[in-house]
Amino acid sequence: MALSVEKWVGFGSAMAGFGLLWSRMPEHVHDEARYIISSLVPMLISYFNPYEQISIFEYGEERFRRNKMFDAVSTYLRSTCLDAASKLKAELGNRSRDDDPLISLDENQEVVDNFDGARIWWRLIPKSAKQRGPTVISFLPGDSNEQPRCYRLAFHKRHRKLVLDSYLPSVVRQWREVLTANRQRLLFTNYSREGKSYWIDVPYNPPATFNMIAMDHDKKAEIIEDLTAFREAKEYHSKVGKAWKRGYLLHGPPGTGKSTMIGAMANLLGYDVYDLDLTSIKDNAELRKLFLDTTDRSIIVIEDIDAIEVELTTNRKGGKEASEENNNNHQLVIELSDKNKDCGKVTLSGLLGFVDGLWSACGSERIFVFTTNHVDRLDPALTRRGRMDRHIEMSYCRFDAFKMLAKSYLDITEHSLFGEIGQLLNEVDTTPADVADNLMLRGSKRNCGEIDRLLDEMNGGPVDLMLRVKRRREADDCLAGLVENLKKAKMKSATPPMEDAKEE
Ligand SMILES: Nc1ncnc2c1ncn2[C@@H]1O[C@H](COP(=O)(O)OP(=O)(O)OP(=O)(O)O)[C@@H](O)[C@H]1O
Ligand SMILES: [Mg+2]
Repeated sequence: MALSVEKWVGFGSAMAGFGLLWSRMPEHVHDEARYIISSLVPMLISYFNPYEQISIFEYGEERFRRNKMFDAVSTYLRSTCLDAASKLKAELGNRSRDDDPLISLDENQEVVDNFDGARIWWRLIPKSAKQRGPTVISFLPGDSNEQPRCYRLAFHKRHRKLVLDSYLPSVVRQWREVLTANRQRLLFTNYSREGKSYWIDVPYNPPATFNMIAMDHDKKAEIIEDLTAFREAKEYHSKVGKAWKRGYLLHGPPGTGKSTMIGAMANLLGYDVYDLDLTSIKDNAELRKLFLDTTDRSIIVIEDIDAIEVELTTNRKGGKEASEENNNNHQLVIELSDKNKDCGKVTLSGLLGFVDGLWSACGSERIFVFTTNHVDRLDPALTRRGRMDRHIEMSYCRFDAFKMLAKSYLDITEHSLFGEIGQLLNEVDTTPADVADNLMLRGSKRNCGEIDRLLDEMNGGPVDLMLRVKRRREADDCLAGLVENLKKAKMKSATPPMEDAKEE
């Protein structure tokens, strides 16, 4: 049967050539005859050729955007039609969670699928293959000779409606199901090659969860509620006519858990993370391309946006004057590297276009997170209310946050030193990162509670008891060390700067 499809496709081409010949008939052929013959040719083609084809290209024109339908077909064929294929391909991609290679159809290998009594022939046509055949419906047409790879499916024309209305939607549906079932979260970062920007991804399993984040309890509960409400709010957004996206500005001193919070957000929502490095992007057009290449259900992160602003102030075109002028019209120009000095620029307005401008409506279920150590240094255009839906301050470690860290790191909820530590934390500004560093058990990666549990499983005994006491002592040491460091920090903050300089 496969042969007969090919035969018909060949026949179609011959007829098409025939039609072309007729269209260039000598002038003396009567116009009327010319008209009749030219309109007869397509009818003859469709009369003789009972098959139709659909091409599904890997990329659209100029490879601007990957065609998700192509991915859907790859996944679908992998799960349903590989058994009948004799030419397969094996890859070990960085998306594979384990050592299993990813098996897929090799190029030009034909497979047959059955759907509701219809037979459908699939073939992966390699790059640069020219389109041929009588009736081609292309999802992403491109007439250049350098065509990207494409899947081509052929079917009897009486099944056209079935294929378009039921079969292809079911391919997409199955693809989504497989994606959900085998979902490996990914961390993307952008890089630039020959002036073009691309995303590269690695598997992403951030260890942090909201349970581990030390911060004000109510504030944390509010953030969790906000995120979960956002995830469920598809209908609400379409009802009020708003793009389904949300912006968070995380600000606070270094080491207060901003990056950790992004990991916890990704864990909570199950989204991929796109870590956008603005400094390697040539201009707004590249930024737009990268943005369009992000997937739905993702968190787009720009870390340390204040550092980029420092670059803005030092490198901005035209020095201070230009910078002031630029500040006024929100066209801050980021000169990204010497190489791009003359032509490359990403503007703040370009960036904001994706956050809440025209382009923000492309794609849905996206969260933007900007982090900064100096919220006061940011351009007001970026921080104004409404642009970033929530401003979250990650602050120094106080007693509540400390208790969460003590629970995570040492698995203890009370200790004789807690009172003193609480007092000191009120007087000294210290970051959760510093406190966490003090609470790390040096001898073992395991916390006391976990060790206790392991020892319990071993049924106790004098050696176990000794070990248990040893671990407890380590916890005591951690807390005593923390008290000492906090006292030192307190003394340092109390010392006048002059004295400080003398000491140094
Ligand atoms: N609020 C917190 N809760 C729990 N752990 C924290 C918290 N803040 C910091 N840490 C610990 O300190 C480490 C550094 O934190 P993180 O990288 O998230 O800080 P940051 O605010 O992003 O800092 P920077 O501004 O320098 O990027 C983390 O690995 C985490 O273990
Ligand atoms: Mg960080």
